[in-house]
Amino acid sequence: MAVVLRDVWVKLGGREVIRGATAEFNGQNQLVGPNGSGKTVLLYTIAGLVKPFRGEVKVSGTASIMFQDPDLHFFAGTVLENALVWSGGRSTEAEVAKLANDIGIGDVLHRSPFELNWGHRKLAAFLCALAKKPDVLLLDEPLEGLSPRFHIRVLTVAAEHSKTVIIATHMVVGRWKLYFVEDGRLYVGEEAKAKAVEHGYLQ
Ligand SMILES: Nc1ncnc2c1ncn2[C@@H]1O[C@H](COP(=O)(O)OP(=O)(O)OP(=O)(O)O)[C@@H](O)[C@H]1O
Repeated sequence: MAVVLRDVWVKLGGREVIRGATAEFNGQNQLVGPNGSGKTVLLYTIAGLVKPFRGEVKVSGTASIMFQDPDLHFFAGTVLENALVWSGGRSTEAEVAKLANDIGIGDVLHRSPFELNWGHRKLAAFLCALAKKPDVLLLDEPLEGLSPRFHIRVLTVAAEHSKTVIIATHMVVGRWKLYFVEDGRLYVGEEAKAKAVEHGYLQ
């Protein structure tokens, strides 16, 4: 398994915001759940940005995260230069250019990300996360504000480039393994599906 969580508890601002998360992730996965339930904190925990006060997090290989707010990825310079920084030396210019074409933003590679519209900034942030060539790709609401044809492209490129992908989303993706987060608790399998129905994510 690429990611293993065993009884993970996280406290932020004096509150327990992840409460006993236990799960294993491989392949394509989605974390679904209401606003403030803990999806982002769970991704941060897997990325190693947040440390649990109890439990164990195991990640095999390199992990990379795309933040929900794309602007957190950008420094001065062009989209290409930003992606190369985030790649940490793991991608060449030609490889980043190829990835940008696959994503559909090859034409903005030499522009400042700050000049771009929301959708292009979101895709540029996705490029930054992919450029690291991670074994485990963590995407926080990658589809938010994108037009439908980009949904399929983002999901396809993510699955093609990383063996394990975990997205946090309010849009349920068919065929991706569903996990449900509610009030800091992580549900898997049939329990997750039942919770998704209860909360109106699935029929
Ligand atoms: N830095 C922080 N300090 C204190 N509390 C935090 C911090 N970050 C998140 N929280 C709290 O942790 C809980 C989970 O937040 P999180 O952002 O993970 O939710 P989410 O499921 O991603 O929500 P959304 O769907 O709205 O993005 C919330 O109660 C939030 O207020």
